[in-house]
Amino acid sequence: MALESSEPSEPNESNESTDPTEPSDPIETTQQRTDNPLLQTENLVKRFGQFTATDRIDLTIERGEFRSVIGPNGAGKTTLFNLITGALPVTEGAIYFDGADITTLSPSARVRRGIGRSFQISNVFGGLTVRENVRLAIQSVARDEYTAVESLFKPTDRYDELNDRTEAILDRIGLAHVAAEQANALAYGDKRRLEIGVVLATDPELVLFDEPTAGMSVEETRETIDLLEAVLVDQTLLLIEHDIELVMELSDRITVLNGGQILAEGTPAEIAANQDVQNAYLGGMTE
Ligand SMILES: Nc1ncnc2c1ncn2[C@@H]1O[C@H](COP(=O)(O)OP(=O)(O)OP(=O)(O)O)[C@@H](O)[C@H]1O
Repeated sequence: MALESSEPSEPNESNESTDPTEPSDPIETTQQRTDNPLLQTENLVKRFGQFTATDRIDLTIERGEFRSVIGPNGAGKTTLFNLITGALPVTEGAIYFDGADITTLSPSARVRRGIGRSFQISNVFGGLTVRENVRLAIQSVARDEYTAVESLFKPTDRYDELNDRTEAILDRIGLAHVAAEQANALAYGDKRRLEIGVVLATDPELVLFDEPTAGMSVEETRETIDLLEAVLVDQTLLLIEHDIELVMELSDRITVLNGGQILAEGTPAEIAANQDVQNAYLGGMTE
């Protein structure tokens, strides 16, 4: 992904509020949406100089949905993800998550609100144990759940709770038996499990996966997707995936991007039958 290496301009951290009832957060109090989708983008535009990478994207993701985003190379898929996670600042438009305008929140504030992004193996600390990786990810978001006074007077309770949550995630991803092993000593499939565990540890409501199966064999791809489906049952999933067969099989709905715009949106059957999609994408385009 070319974009991952580009240096994101950090959006304004000052919009962050650690207390959702805090009245000084104008976004929470003044721009609630009336409908109830989990994620909504409105007229989302990203320009790099004169070039428009995403062009007036209106995307609505319902709770519990499995949505895939497809499109030819350069269609704007990764850019769209980077806007949603806050890795890139938007040029125009707005992003709403769980009813609140998050357009200018920092990436870490978005993680704390419940937007998780798949971490590639480089984001798993190879020198730490499996357990330490999961625990670290939990701690990265858990600090907001405790006031300073609580952590001062109840260190043991907090410690126990973090440990319980760590063990629960290790169970859920099936790595309890290798919890004390170093992450870089894990077998390939177990590394993938740990990556998913690290995402899960941030307790996301929405998880974005940007080509989680890139470079995998057919068998590894299948195993990874089965695992995602088995572990992330309570989450809403947004997936960029080039394997069309897989996308057709898994998705509730599919969004097709082309040239930075939404070309089509619908169920797998609707997308498969869409002539525009066939012409622009499923036809001659190669990935
Ligand atoms: N930092 C940047 N500066 C300038 N142009 C960029 C930058 N990042 C992306 N682009 C351009 O924006 C367009 C969309 O790129 P993006 O990576 O979002 O596409 P994509 O659909 O994810 O493609 P792929 O399938 O190849 O990953 C491309 O033409 C790309 O060259």
